[in-house]
Amino acid sequence: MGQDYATLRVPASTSNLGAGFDTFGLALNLYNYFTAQPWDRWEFEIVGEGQELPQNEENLFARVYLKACELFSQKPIPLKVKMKNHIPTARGLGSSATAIVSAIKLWEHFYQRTLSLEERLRIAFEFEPHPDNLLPAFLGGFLVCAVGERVHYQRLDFPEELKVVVCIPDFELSTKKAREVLRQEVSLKDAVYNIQRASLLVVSLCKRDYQGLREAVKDRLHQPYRKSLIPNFDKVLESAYSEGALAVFLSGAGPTIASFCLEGEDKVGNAMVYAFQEAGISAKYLSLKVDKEGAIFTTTPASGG
Ligand SMILES: Nc1ncnc2c1ncn2[C@@H]1O[C@H](COP(=O)(O)OP(=O)(O)OP(=O)(O)O)[C@@H](O)[C@H]1O
Ligand SMILES: N[C@@H](CCO)C(=O)O
Repeated sequence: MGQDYATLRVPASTSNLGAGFDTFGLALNLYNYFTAQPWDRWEFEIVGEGQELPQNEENLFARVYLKACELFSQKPIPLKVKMKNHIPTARGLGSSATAIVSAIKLWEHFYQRTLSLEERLRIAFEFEPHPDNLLPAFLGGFLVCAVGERVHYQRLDFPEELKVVVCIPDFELSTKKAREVLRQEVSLKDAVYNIQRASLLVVSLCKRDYQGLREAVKDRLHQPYRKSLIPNFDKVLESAYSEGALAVFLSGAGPTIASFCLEGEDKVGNAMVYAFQEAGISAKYLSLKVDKEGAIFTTTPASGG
């Protein structure tokens, strides 16, 4: 066992960004903190979001850590874990990815191993088989991911001037449920529609040319099906655009809705909150920026924003 106490800070992420279903992920400066130390039994303390999460070996963090022990034939040593969560769970902001990433990195820390990204993803995929929240949580930044025999990815600079306003409604939507409504087969026309827009999004962000962003986040693979699970979805999008948002899309599997803005974040955020309220759903908004660091060890024990 390595050093007996460590804290990891892991960022939230928004994924898909409209047309880039299971492909694009963007790390955000909203964080969960995981402090752990070897202990004689599993013990959890959860502060902030996710108080309802299991506080035993059924917690996703423990399941991932134990999977790493199994895969690398190590005797499982229980941990005392303190989670300070700022990311709401089951809202499409990659909370589960933070638990998976922190469990793997803390496992590496305590077992004094450095895994390759491929080995890390091999463990992570047992729990979340798409990389678009996992890679931003590991690495930070804007990621374009492609899964084949191995995971290919490119990390791009995300324009500093773009703010990400996320409107978080006050209800949970599990990724499982939000994937169950999707079609397993899509038409060639819809596939082409998404390829065109996903490509346009990458080039627009690389060139800092935002005129096509609104078109670039349109999608026919997941949002049209998922919006039935999100009251007033179209109205929330419309209201953000009417206040000057450049692009508005479902964050991950939802129900959070995200906007890119150059200015007027409060107006955009309030308009989205109001549109949810019209459907009887309370909501809050946060104006966030890209996180460029990904998961990092920190000396600040389980605190901060
Ligand atoms: N911070 C966390 N710590 C431990 N377990 C978590 C945490 N967040 C989520 N989980 C577990 O992961 C399961 C799956 O979460 P789910 O993927 O539905 O939501 P999410 O990760 O919050 O959002 P996203 O849609 O972005 O993945 C939850 O039921 C919960 O048990
Ligand atoms: N790309 C995934 C993200 C959720 O974790 C989805 O949309 O289902």
